[in-house]
Amino acid sequence: MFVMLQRIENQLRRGENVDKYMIKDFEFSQKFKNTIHTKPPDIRGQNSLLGKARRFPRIIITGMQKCGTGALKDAMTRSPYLAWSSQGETHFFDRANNYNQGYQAYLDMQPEVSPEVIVFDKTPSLMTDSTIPARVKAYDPDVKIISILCEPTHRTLSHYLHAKAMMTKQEMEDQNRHFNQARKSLYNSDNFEEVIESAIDEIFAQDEFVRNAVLDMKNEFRAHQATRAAFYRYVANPANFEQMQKLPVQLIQRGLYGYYLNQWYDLFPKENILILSSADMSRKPAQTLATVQEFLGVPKAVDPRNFFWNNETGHYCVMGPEDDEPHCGNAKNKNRSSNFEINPRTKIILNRIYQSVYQDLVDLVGNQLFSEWGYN
Ligand SMILES: Nc1ncnc2c1ncn2[C@@H]1O[C@H](COP(=O)(O)OS(=O)(=O)O)[C@@H](OP(=O)(O)O)[C@H]1O
Repeated sequence: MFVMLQRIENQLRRGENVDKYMIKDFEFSQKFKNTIHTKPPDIRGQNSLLGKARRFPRIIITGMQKCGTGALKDAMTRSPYLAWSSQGETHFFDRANNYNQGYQAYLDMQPEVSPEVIVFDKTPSLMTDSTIPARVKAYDPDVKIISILCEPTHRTLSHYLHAKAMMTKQEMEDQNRHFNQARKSLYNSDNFEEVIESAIDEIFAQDEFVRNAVLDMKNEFRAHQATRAAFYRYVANPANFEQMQKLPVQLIQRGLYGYYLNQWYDLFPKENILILSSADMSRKPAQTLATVQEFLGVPKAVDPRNFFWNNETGHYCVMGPEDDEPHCGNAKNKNRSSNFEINPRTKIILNRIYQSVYQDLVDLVGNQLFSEWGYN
C-alpha cells in the first residue's frame, strides 16, 4: 500500500495525472482478494428450466443512486419480458451477509418466471463500490449492465434528503459521534451546506491547497488537475474506505462517475454496458425504454402508450396492461429534491469538484449524453 501511495505522490509531484488504472488494481487487490466466489453458478442450466422457475438475473442496474433507478425499474417491469426480484433491491453483491451465503441465496431472492422472461437486479449502490465489478464478473462475465446517471451536484442534495429521511435519531447520533466532532449537530441540522463542507474537509484533509482553492470564492478556480488528483488519491486509499461508505463523504464520493465506471469498463465488454441519462428518462421515457429494450434484445413491449405526464411529480407515470393504476413515483414525498435549492456558494463548490473529473466520464461515453450539465 505504501509503495502504491508513494507512486501516486511521485506522479503528483511531477505534475502528471494520477493513473486511475493503477489505483483500481490496487484497491481491488488490497481489500477484496479473498471475497470472491470463483466458481460461477450454472446460469444457463437454471435459466433454461421449463415452466415457472426462479432464474438468475442476466441484467444488473448498478446505479446511480438517486438518479431515477426507481423510475427505470418501474418502466422496465411493465414489459412482460422483464422481471425483477419481488424482494426489491437484493444487495447481494455489496453486503457481506448476503454475498457470503453464495449464489443459491441470490437465486432464492429472484422471482419465479417463465423461460422467456429475463430477470434483472437493481441495486443502486453497486456502481460506486470498487469491490463489485470483479464479483459481478465472477458471477457472469456476459451479464448486461445498465447505469442511469444524473447531474452530480444536484444528486448530492437528493441523496442527502433521502438519507436524512431514512435515518433514525439513533443513527444520526452514531454518525455524529463517528464523524467530525467539531460539528456535533451535523445530522440534526437541516444545513446541507455545512454537511458538504464537512465532507470537503475530510476528502481534502491532506491537500490543503485543493481544499482552499475549491472553497475560495474570490479567485478564479484553476485547480482542476490538482482537485482531480487529490480526490482520486482519497478514494483510492483503503484507509478511507470505511469513511466513504458513510455520510457525509458518500454524498460527494458517489458522484465520481467516470472513476467508478472505468472499473466496470475494464472488466466487461463495452457492448454489455448501457449508460442512460436521467434527464432523458424524465423527458423522453418511451425513447429511453426503446434504447433499453434494444440493448437487452427483448421485443419492444413498452412504448409511448405506457407513459402519462404527471404535473404533481414533474415526471411521467408509467402504466402497463396488468396495472389498475399508473405508477408515479412517490408523489406525496415532501423530501423531493426539486422542492429545495442548493445555495449558490455550495453549488459552485460542488460544480468545481465535478467539473474537475468530468473528462473521465466523457472519455467513456462521449461529450453529448451529459452536455447539458454544463461541465464542458
Ligand atoms: N420518471 C423519472 N425519470 C427520471 N428521474 C426521476 C423520475 N422520477 C423521479 N426521478 C428522480 O429520481 C430520483 C430518485 O432516484 P432513485 O429512484 O434512483 O432513488 S433510489 O436510489 O432508488 O432511492 C428523484 O430524486 P428526488 O426528487 O430527490 O426524490 C428524482 O430526481
